[in-house]
Amino acid sequence: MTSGIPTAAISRLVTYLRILEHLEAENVSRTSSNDLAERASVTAFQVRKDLAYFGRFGTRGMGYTVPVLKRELVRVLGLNQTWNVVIVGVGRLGQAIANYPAASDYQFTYVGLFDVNPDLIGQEVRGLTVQHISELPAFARTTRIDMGFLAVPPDRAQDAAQSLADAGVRGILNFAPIVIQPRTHDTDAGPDLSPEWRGVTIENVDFLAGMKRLAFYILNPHLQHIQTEE
Ligand SMILES: NC(=O)c1ccc[n+]([C@@H]2O[C@H](COP(=O)([O-])OP(=O)(O)OC[C@H]3O[C@@H](n4cnc5c(N)ncnc54)[C@H](O)[C@@H]3O)[C@@H](O)[C@H]2O)c1
Repeated sequence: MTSGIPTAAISRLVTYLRILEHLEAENVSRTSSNDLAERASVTAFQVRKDLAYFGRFGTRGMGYTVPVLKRELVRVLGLNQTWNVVIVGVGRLGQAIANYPAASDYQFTYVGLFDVNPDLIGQEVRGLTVQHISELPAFARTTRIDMGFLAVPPDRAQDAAQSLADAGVRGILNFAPIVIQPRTHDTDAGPDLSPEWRGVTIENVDFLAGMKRLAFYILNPHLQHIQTEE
């Protein structure tokens, strides 16, 4: 059902969900594609098209019931299930992420923290004991890990990402400013993804890249650009 859906549509679903959360907090019970479109700075056609990838959520001419559409988007995005997350690299950024409470709004649960610094191993951060990265394989044998957040120095990120793939994670949120290269192996038909990387999604988060893009757009105001997605 979800093949052929543009990545941007998924980003917009996250934006619509955030808008619905705000509407619900303001006790607004109904919305429409026009209203959602205005709040998300997209067209109503775009809203309807994005939602149509996943089903029929509204009533023609009546719009959407906020809690119902919110519940449906939560279901589509998989936010109604528990996601076990490990953080690899528990330095400044890794600790800030571990201490940031919003992840628990949905069922993202930090289950493990991994580092290599002997001063950090054994320390408690938000109720979890930092373990050495060499413990990750054994940890993964007893605890399901769905996602890994990568907050190690750039020159360590590729190896750490491989450790996460070997541990069976299905998604990596990469904060290090490098492009992670999933391991491949040669076959008669050419290079193929190694089995541990099949189906693994990588998302990059880089605020420095955002600052660089901002610098460009500030220098080129005629290209003014307003990002409307996450
Ligand atoms: N995406 C963003 O917006 C953003 C913002 C800030 C920093 N960063 C990046 O995030 C990363 C971390 O930055 P920081 O300031 O927290 O660095 P830091 O030096 O404070 O922390 C990095 C941690 O990684 C640990 N580490 C090193 N090798 C490891 C390995 N193989 N396995 C596990 N842990 C390992 C180190 O011991 C250290 O504790 C860097 O790559 C940095 O460039 C990204």
